[in-house]
Amino acid sequence: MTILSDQDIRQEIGINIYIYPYKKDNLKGSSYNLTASQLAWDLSTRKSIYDSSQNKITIQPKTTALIETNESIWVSQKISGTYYSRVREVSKGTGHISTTLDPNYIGCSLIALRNHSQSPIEITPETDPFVTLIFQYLHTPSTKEQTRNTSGRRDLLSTLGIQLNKEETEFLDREFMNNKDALLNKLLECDDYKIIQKNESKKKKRDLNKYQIKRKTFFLKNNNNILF
Ligand SMILES: Nc1ccn([C@H]2C[C@H](O)[C@@H](COP(=O)(O)OP(=O)(O)OP(=O)(O)O)O2)c(=O)n1
Repeated sequence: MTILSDQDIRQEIGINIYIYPYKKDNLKGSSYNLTASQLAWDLSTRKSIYDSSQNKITIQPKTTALIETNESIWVSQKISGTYYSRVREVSKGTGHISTTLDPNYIGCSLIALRNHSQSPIEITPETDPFVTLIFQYLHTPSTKEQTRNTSGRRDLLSTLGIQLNKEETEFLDREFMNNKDALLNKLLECDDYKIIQKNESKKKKRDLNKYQIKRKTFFLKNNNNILF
């Protein structure tokens, strides 16, 4: 098992990893930061803790929130992941996160966050990174072709008795949350992904030039050896 660096993640994006929305600022040295969506509930009341008038999620002291990530992710059979806390968040008093992303999972992720502090903790959806995801290469590809888990773990939400409103249902029903090809199409729309593609094709051209120069030098040397 090897952890993917930022270079590895950039190389795998669009091949073995799809992320939408993809933003280069969320890519760290060896992880990718995830932001919250507007879908967030208090675990004990089962009620939404997102305030649309302020565009904020508020986790009250000594409560646990369930928050859907804004990012939808797919990984192939060659990759798995681990969700971790960010020091910025735990330093405010949130509990640690340590859960797993299975090969072949697709969709947003459901993150449970406990506020151990005495003060409310606020998160701005789509802006504040609140969890980080590490990707690992698997030594051999996983044999589990499809995970039976639903995007955003809707299965768990209904078990917990969380009723989704119209907007929440629409958010989770978007095609790219459940369909790998649709997710790739969305990734292709991301400006920061277009930059990766441009840089990759420049790199390929540079590598090809280097190879052709090496080849030419080799033939010239060999021809000279034959002549003299
Ligand atoms: N914080 C997390 C962690 C994982 N997942 C997604 C991605 C994982 O591939 C999938 C399954 O994760 P677990 O195996 O931890 O889930 P369960 O506890 O439900 O176990 P199982 O899948 O064995 O039923 O759920 C998620 O949405 N939010």
